[in-house]
Amino acid sequence: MKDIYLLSGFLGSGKTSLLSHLIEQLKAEGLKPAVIMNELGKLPFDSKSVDEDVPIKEMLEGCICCTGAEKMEAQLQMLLEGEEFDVLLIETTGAAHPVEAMDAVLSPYFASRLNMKGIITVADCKRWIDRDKMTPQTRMLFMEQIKHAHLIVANKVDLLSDNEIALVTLQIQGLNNHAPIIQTSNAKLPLKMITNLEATYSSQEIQQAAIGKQLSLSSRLHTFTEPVNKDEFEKWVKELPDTIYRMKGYVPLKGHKNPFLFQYAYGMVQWLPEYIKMNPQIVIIGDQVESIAIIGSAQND
Ligand SMILES: Nc1nc2c(ncn2[C@@H]2O[C@H](COP(=O)(O)OP(=O)(O)OP(=O)(O)O)[C@@H](O)[C@H]2O)c(=O)[nH]1
Repeated sequence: MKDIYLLSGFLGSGKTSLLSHLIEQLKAEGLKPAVIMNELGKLPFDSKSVDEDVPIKEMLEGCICCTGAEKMEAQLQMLLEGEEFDVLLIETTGAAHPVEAMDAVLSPYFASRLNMKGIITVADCKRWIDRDKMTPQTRMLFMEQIKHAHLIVANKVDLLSDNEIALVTLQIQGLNNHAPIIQTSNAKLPLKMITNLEATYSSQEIQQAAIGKQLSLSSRLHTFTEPVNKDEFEKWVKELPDTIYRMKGYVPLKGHKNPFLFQYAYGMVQWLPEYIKMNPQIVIIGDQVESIAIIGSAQND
């Protein structure tokens, strides 16, 4: 399993600075990082800040969350087949919504090979103070990136007074009380702050997670042991809480030879027949995915 971290945060908040700093520390630990960079526009500008010996893939056209799920799958495939690495750092564009970005990365094809460790959001503290100057839409995105983070890097504290730092930290914590907040200048985050993040559940961890931890956004891989009835499955989907944002994968349906490709987003279900027998697995993305009971499972999973 390779660990993946998603670096999120608004335009200019310090994501590339964080990326360089993490790469430096990973290498010092003897680990091999790889990078996927998603830039809006076509110039691979930031990739110059990554050392030449680090495998890097760039997604230059479009935001991963809008157009890029397939491109992301292709890049992940190329990295997994063609490069040796231990840890993958994915820098998203400042315009990416964290749920959508996580969705693009979590393909059922790679679910058993990649371990999503978490979303690290770089919050520009200076911009936070001036957030009333943003348009409502932009401000909403800025907030969402903080709300869904597993770790918040409160960056650019060198531009703030002590009182301002205390106030911003308190306000950010009010928006997301699950995630630790680390105050930084130039996104100098110690590596040890990210290594124990967890945002993926395998079936063995479900019971333990339900008792021990309360995470926000996370993913879960479920393997079906037997076919399910389509109507009953759709009824189960309809009754899921609103905090289940996305599901995708292959569902074995009673009366059909091969599992169907299943997609769920924004309350809509889509089915497509498959002509080859894919693994009967789905990826579920949402808040507290560990606590939902899955149809057709003996126990919780
Ligand atoms: N004063 C100050 N400047 C910072 C800090 N962190 C980053 N910067 C500067 O802010 C600018 C943007 O930093 P990047 O690391 O490129 O930010 P980014 O989030 O990758 O930017 P985009 O890729 O455009 O979204 C650069 O000029 C950095 O030198 C900080 O803590 N304090």
